[in-house]
Amino acid sequence: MDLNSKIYVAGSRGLVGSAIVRKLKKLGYKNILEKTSEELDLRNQSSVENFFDTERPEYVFLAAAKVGGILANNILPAEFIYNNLMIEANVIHSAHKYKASKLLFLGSSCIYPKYATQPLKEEYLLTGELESTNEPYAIAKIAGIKLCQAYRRQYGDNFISVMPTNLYGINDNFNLDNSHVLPALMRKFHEAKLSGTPSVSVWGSGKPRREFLYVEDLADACCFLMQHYNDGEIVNIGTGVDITIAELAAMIAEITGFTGEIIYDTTKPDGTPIKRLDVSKINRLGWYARTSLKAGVEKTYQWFSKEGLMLCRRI
Ligand SMILES: NC(=O)C1=CN([C@@H]2O[C@H](COP(=O)(O)OP(=O)(O)OC[C@H]3O[C@@H](n4cnc5c(N)ncnc54)[C@H](OP(=O)(O)O)[C@@H]3O)[C@@H](O)[C@H]2O)C=CC1
Ligand SMILES: C[C@H]1O[C@H](OP(=O)(O)OP(=O)(O)OC[C@H]2O[C@@H](n3cnc4c(=O)[nH]c(N)nc43)[C@H](O)[C@@H]2O)[C@@H](O)[C@@H](O)C1=O
Repeated sequence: MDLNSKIYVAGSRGLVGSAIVRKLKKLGYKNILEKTSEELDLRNQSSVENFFDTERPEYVFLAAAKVGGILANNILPAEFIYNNLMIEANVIHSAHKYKASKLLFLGSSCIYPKYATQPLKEEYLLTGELESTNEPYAIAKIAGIKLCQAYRRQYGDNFISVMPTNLYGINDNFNLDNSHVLPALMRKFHEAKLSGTPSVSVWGSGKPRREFLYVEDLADACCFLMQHYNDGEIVNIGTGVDITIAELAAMIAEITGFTGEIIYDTTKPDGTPIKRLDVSKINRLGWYARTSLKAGVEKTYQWFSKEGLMLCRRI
């Protein structure tokens, strides 16, 4: 990519896409294409083809997807598999047809088997059964990886796939019906503190372990890999450090200033018992996460408690 390359960031209003745009602008890239889902529905093949035909982007970050937390995945399986398969197939095929130089596809750590050995190495893909709460989404993400690999093998397209761990940061989804755990707990503790509510409900047992990466670090990794990685094999992006949901809840309660009781709602699913990425491959390539979980949560809370509550579309 040079500073005048035409770069399309699909999903640029979302958590990941908006962080990639911020990072690209900071690095000096000047020609960035952005479209909301209202302007361009990526599930629609002819709209996507017309867009690529007209704009001819040279580089594509595919960060548009139907995304949600454990409950949304569990109750909307058809939307999660259909929307993601359509978006991936349309964007990847158009990037091929209209000769994009390179495409980066965002997968997810949920593509790995539910009971895989930890930490999760890239080669564990398709070696076991998936977690049931998000299997349709994971299958769509695996299809995205395979699309990139197939277009590389048959046509020589430089399409790469990255597998981030659980993410958080500015522009996250704070809607309690479909958000991930970290923004959900931030909002619950913040509102309970303001209203003086004595207790907050945390879903599941509090025992599952998750790894969290600050989205600014993820955007940095995506730009790094777009510049330096040209192989079809997937690459994990994370910190390599995990904590329990109970530990995360305690940390967020402290940062938000909530001093009440934390109650575990075991009628809600735990999901995968443990998900921690092996990040030795990306580390060997020369990239490391920089932001500690505490620092990232503090920065996110600073944003959420001031601008976020007013600016955030997904509350
Ligand atoms: N958040 C996380 O913890 C993780 C995310 N990822 C991956 O990162 C990528 C981005 O996720 P994230 O930023 O969190 O998700 P968000 O929900 O924050 O953003 C997704 C974006 O996709 C766009 N989008 C959704 N449907 C369509 C559509 N039909 N047509 C056009 N655009 C559409 C939305 O556009 P608009 O706003 O205009 O409606 C939205 O901006 C996804 O591929 C996800 O799988 C991977 C691991 C963890
Ligand atoms: C990124 C990843 O995200 C999803 O998987 P997940 O890691 O299970 O996501 P989650 O953040 O929603 O939950 C993590 C843990 O936290 C617990 N938990 C507690 N309290 C709340 C709570 O209030 N909200 C939520 N959502 N979870 C809560 C919850 O019960 C679970 O044990 C995938 O579907 C898939 O989309 C994917 O790829």
